[in-house]
Amino acid sequence: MLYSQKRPADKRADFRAALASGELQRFPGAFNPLSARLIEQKGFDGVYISGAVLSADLGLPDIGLTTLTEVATRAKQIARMTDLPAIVDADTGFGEAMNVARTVQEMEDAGLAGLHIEDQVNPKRCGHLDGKQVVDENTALQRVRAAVDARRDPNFLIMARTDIRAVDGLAAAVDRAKKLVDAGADAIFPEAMASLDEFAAIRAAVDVPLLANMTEFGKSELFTVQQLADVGMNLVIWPVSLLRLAMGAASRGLDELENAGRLTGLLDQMQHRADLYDLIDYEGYGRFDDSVFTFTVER
Ligand SMILES: C[C@](O)(C(=O)O)[C@H](CC(=O)O)C(=O)O
Ligand SMILES: [Mg+2]
Repeated sequence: MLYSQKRPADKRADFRAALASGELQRFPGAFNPLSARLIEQKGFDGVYISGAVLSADLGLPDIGLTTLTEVATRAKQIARMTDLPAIVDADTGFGEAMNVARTVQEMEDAGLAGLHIEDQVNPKRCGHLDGKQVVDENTALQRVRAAVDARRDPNFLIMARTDIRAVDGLAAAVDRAKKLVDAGADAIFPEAMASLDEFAAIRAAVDVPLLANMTEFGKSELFTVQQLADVGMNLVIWPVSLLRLAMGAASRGLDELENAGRLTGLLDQMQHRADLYDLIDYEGYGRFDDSVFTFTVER
């Protein structure tokens, strides 16, 4: 009922232990607080909060137009809805190194378990688009150092994402991953890897947790959880998948409404009211009412 009863510090500690377990952690992307609750109900390991989803939700392209305030506010609404750890896409950190430091503290205060900061130039673009540019090594490392220095909870995960593979190739990605770990990154997100072998190459180069991005319609083949576990990945995200599925269903619903004038033909594809009420724990609110508002007054 209401929000997660689990303290952010405990979510972070449990998340660190899960990463250390060697079991691949599965983090589907939530597109709103309710879908975070569904991800938890379905038994996944955590919630990913996607920058592309938050920008699309505002009807904006994923080119760095969202503000720290918008992202931190929405990330808090999503993270507090689940006992699972939630990690957020912090793009390039919303400015220079000092801005990265503020971003980390805002996301910690929002109850996140961690974030990733990428080495693209500003304005960034979706990691699966062509024409990306990355910042020089010093700037990339400065962002990570600022993030690590700024956090208050040592369990708050600072993940460094590098987009350099698309710009300078795999060898550059291996080299930058090593440098980012040396700068203090707790984990690495090698963006837009082209094959399992490329994931394996990063795996062989660094000894921190690695994230695999299984986003649709991009540059990465969509490997299975088992394939990614077999090459030593520690975390896998499907960042935009639930939004894509929801919008696809909404589009089909509007077509049905246009063509049939009602939606009775799609009822079996809808989330039933009972399932929605279960997900939101209406019963819990009912118990609360009984305990607080249903009382007798002695005369
Ligand atoms: C992971 C990502 O950064 C995101 O914002 O979710 C995107 C996902 C996408 O655009 O499909 C990315 O890979 O750049
Ligand atoms: Mg993103």
